[in-house]
Amino acid sequence: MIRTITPVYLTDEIRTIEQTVFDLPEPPDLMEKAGRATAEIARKYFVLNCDSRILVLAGPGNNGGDAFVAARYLKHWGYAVTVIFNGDPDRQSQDAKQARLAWQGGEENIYSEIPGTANGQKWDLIIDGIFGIGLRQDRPMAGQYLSWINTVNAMQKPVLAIDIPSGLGSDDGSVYGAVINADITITFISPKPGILTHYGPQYSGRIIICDLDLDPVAILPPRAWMINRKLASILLPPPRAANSHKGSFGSIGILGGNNGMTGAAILAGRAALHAGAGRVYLVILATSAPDVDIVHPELMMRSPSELFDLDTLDCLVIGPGMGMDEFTYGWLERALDTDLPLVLDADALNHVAFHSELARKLKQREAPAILTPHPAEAARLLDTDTAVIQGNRQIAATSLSEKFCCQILLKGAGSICARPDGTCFFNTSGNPGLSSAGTGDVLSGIIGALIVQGQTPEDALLLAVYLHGAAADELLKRNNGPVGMTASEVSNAARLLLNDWIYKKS
Ligand SMILES: NC(=O)C1=CN([C@@H]2O[C@H](COP(=O)(O)OP(=O)(O)OC[C@H]3O[C@@H](n4cnc5c(N)ncnc54)[C@H](O)[C@@H]3O)[C@@H](O)[C@H]2O)[C@@H](O)CC1
Ligand SMILES: [K+]
Repeated sequence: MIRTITPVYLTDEIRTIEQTVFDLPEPPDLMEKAGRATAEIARKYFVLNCDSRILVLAGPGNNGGDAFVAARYLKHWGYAVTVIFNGDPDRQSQDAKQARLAWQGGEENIYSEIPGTANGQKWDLIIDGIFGIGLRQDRPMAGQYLSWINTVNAMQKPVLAIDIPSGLGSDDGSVYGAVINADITITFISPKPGILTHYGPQYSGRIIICDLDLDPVAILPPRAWMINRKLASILLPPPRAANSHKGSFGSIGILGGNNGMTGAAILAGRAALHAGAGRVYLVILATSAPDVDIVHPELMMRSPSELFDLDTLDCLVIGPGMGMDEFTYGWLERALDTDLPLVLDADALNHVAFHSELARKLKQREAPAILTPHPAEAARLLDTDTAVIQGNRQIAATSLSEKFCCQILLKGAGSICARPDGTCFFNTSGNPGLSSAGTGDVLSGIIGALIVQGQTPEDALLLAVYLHGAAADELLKRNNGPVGMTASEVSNAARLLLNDWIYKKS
């Protein structure tokens, strides 16, 4: 399965792949391929005609070399191309120098500064080849390059970024001084973690992957992959058999909803129904818990001890709105003592963060558990602060997974699923409409519902994360967000989408 999906490589891994290719007896000209592919994307995806003016920003390294090649093709195809380069020609790599000279061979000018708007320049497209994966993070961006980035962003013109928007950390998605705001990023060999998580989704725009005719997986086995529609399709449960019954689709228990937070448990329960669980047992811990959910009377209300006495459960979701008192500590301890697959969310995570004996139990249990922290919860679990988590989300997710021997879902833009073997998956669906209370509860219900229907916890997690984000994307398309998108709507949209996908309606 893993071979058919899109790998994600860190900068060092990309360098290893490139070096392997360079060491071949007849290495392909990767820069020529990268530059040409960039020019083709410019022609295909941006509205250009023979009068179009294209501004190409070439940095001092090989990202700039790609930009020179792209400029050459675009000029050759008849567009008005202006190239800006102010690097030291003597310090360019052989390839980049060659690309610059090939452009100059046409006697074209190279400017050292972006011509001001005062002279009437109007750009139809800007190509960003300032920095790629070679951006140095120990050297604060300053001077001309910082000024170029700020100038381009202020122009608000269509932007195509080469490999990664300049200023974005390719491994961590952090902003180093300033970042080019791209409409499209053409990324080579594989997408970089930095364009998929943290600030990446905000600055990269649409991501187009160009493999430069390489098969990177054959060169270096990946340790990270993208979660996209292709992967989600592979993970879908099969169409339901005609003679199925509720027992065919499993029983899930959900425990949470303490005083003032009953909604969290109800949302998780409703989402589990919408995602297809055969039976949903719900514990609402609040003292004035309702006997029934009037909107979804299908939810079977139980007390905590009744829930643990059930012998039919296939998975337990614990934590949404659970609260942090001694009783909930006890229920979590009991959950950890079961051999059920567990989904731990919200206050269950906080209990684990504050009580080392619970953390120990979690680490030692044999049955699988999935932890779904947002960055602040992840910071508590790793005894650090949120900035450290966000500063390198991939490292945070894999550290958590290693620490607790569990699968981790680190939520936030570009959610990351990490496994104890060090591998991880970057989700590519979702939008800021999900930034509202309750969406995490819905996600935990969906994960549990897919587990009880027979998915492995690993598959259930990947599919649930993608489905949850894709549901939000559907709502966005219909203008039900991002402003005011609600968790309940996400749950409903997830049901529609899941049926669409399984029964191949879209
Ligand atoms: N190596 C290869 O085989 C290929 C590389 N390609 C391109 O090459 C890129 C990587 O090239 P490089 O390794 O040359 O790296 P970059 O072109 O990303 O940047 C390196 C240059 O930028 C300067 N620099 C870095 N950080 C700076 C900072 N904070 N302030 C000021 N200057 C800074 C460095 O001194 C160096 O001159 C990729 O992203 C991709 O676009 C493609 O051509 C495909 C093939
Ligand atoms: K770039």
